[in-house]
Amino acid sequence: MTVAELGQLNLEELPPFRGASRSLDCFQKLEQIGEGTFGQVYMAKEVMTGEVVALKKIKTEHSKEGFPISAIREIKVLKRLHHENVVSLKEVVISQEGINELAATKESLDNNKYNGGVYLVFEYMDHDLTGLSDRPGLRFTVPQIKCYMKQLLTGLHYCHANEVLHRDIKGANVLLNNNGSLKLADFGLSCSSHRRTQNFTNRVITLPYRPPELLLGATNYGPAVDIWSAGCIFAELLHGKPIMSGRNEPEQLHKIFELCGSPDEVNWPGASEIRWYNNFKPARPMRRRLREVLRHFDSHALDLLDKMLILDPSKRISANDALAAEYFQMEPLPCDPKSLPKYEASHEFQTKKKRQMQRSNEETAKRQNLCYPPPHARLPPIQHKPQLLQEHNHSVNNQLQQPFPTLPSNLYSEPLVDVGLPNRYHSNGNLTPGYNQTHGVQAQAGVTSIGPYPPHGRAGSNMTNRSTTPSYVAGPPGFSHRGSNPIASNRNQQYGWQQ
Ligand SMILES: Nc1ncnc2c1ncn2[C@@H]1O[C@H](COP(=O)(O)OP(=O)(O)OP(=O)(O)O)[C@@H](O)[C@H]1O
Repeated sequence: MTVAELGQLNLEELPPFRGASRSLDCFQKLEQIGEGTFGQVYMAKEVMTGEVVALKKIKTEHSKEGFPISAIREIKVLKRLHHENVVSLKEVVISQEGINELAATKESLDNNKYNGGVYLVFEYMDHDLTGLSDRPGLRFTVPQIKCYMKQLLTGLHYCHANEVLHRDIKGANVLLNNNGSLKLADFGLSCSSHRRTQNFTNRVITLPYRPPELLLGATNYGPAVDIWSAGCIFAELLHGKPIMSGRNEPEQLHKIFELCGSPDEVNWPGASEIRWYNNFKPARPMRRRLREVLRHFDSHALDLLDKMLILDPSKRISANDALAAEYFQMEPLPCDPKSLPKYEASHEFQTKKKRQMQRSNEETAKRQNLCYPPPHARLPPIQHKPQLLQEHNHSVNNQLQQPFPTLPSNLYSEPLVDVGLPNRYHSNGNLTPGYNQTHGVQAQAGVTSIGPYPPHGRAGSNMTNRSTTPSYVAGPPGFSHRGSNPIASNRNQQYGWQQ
């Protein structure tokens, strides 16, 4: 089998160019449901059958590399993977202009200058995990979390058994449907775990889900990278917010060290030989505090999480072993996917848009209040000018002293332990009955200071975060404090981490 080089369109390998490829006209776009680095995603209907599908448009217009390698990867990998927990790629279609272009000039294709619209047609999934989790008032029960985690790990085990590393596991790439099925999606960064020469890029996986070995510069890694990301999702499901979300690589590593301890030759033999180990070595060793910080989790959940978030990738639990963990055998058992509730469609793109609109409405309202303070209803303004002025000043001061407008409590840009738990969790901080009821005390207080994280409010979280960044020696070459990851930073912007 010939493998496409970077930027080369390997036509033999691609279904769309096999001549029999159908036109985009076979589908009717209904609405946009996703916007990623590599293209827009639409909900669409197949005209003939009425079947609802997801269409992912591959961005080629501004791509320097011609037909994007990520799309080639995704098509190649998904042609090979067929599993109930991996999204199914049904076909690839081309816009009519694309078909004309292909018919007109074979030469332009060989030069990899194909510019027509290419769409990947996927089975439609009602939600992604980030979008669904963001629904106000939504609470996942323990059996639901177990059911989702079981499917996530089953999908990962299948990929790993087929020598595929996903390399971008995060909530937005975990799709769910109203039949309770969970499927892994977005294989644009995936790679084969059994390449003869392992010299992978370490600039993969969205920052809050990126494991320490990649942040320390490892280029030889394996399935354990996906397990770390899955562990972060697990903790997020249990806690309601990402547990470690730094805005840049040094901050992310610091958050990992705070929770999981700093690496040394005892807890991670060979760590000191990783490329940037010395650049990120904290001034003082930090001890592992995961079990202490997350002590409000159920003990079996904590046991499993502890094994998924181990610093040393060679000691990290495999997907298969995780599936055999006591957590999944103990009552309450994972629920039957079919019994999961059905929700109105929720994708991260839409919830993010709603949130942006809410924020801009609130800002407009705030600006209007500042410009036009409401005059005292009972006093004619002209007679009470001094008093009005006083009122105005008072009003402005009040406005400035007000906390920022209330936003959905589970915003991804916010660190885990700054504020109370999001509203989809019970107010005592425990997820559901069956979870340890005695450890919700800190969460009850609303503002928490669990573990190493200082207590601070929403509005000042960024500043406070900065002050907690440790005194690292200089970062590694190519690491900047903002947006240093050419692949991931682009993706991270969707969360507002690296803007
Ligand atoms: N099969 C599908 N059914 C429903 N929604 C989907 C489907 N595939 C993708 N989406 C939605 O579109 C979003 C973006 O899709 P995807 O991650 O595949 O695109 P991308 O360009 O690779 O994005 P990113 O830059 O985040 O990696 C997903 O988070 C999801 O909400």
